Amino acid sequence: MNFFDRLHDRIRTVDSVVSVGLDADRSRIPDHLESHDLPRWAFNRRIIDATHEHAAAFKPNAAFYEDPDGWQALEETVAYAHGKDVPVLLDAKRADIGNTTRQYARILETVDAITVNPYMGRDSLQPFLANEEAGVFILCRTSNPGGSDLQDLELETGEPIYERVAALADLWNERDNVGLVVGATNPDELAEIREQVPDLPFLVPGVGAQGGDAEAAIEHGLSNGVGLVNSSRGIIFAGESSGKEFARASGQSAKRLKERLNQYRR
Ligand SMILES: O=c1ccn([C@@H]2O[C@H](COP(=O)(O)O)[C@@H](O)[C@H]2O)c(=O)[nH]1
Repeated sequence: MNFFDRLHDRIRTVDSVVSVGLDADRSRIPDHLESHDLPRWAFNRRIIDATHEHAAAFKPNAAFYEDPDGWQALEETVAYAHGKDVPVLLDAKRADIGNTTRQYARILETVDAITVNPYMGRDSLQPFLANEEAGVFILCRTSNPGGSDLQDLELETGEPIYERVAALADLWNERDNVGLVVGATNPDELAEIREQVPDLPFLVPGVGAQGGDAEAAIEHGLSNGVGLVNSSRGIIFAGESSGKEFARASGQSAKRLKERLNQYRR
């Protein structure tokens, strides 16, 4: 089954488009988990237990796992999320020459979807795009302040680069497995891009800690009800100062975000 069909089913099951970002920052994990062999896995397991009933997907960011213990923690995390029937989207922003991307694309044997960078062009993404089962979210208009440095530059046609990326992504979507990453901190661009590519689901990061626009994320992020609105720190570190209560706080935060977003979905 195609990733977006599976995501559609998951969204219906939990009545939620919340993506819970598992950015397990070692420096912020509660002290009492540090004695575990794999503190990030111990942390994620508790977060997953507390949030899965509100999660359409879990989105670990690879940056928080790129060391030997980290990869092990990530593997355990993915298997545990799958055990709860929640798809996992690895935010890795990958792409390279084809020979290298073929190696990157092996990760799709483990996770359900990935974020990729369009900067090197279609061939750099082909091994991901060729995978019919997996979701491929292409960075289009990112949520960070510097996203405008390149993505807003106008081509000679007058269109900004992010619009060209959206148009190319639409072309590359031959297997109905492509989505776009568009930040909630850019509501005007979200609206424009949605108008341009009505059929592509978006991953919308930037609500929560980055202060993005949750209403715009729902209004423009979903295509036929399918899409993801991500919050990472705002959920997993919601109870940072409350020691063993951290997981319960994360569950409450995920539920609050789900309910807030659902007001706009109705
Ligand atoms: O444009 C983008 C693309 C990716 N991200 C990632 O999403 C999460 C956001 O974390 P918060 O704690 O909710 O701010 C993080 O993994 C980013 O690397 C993004 O923010 N913007």
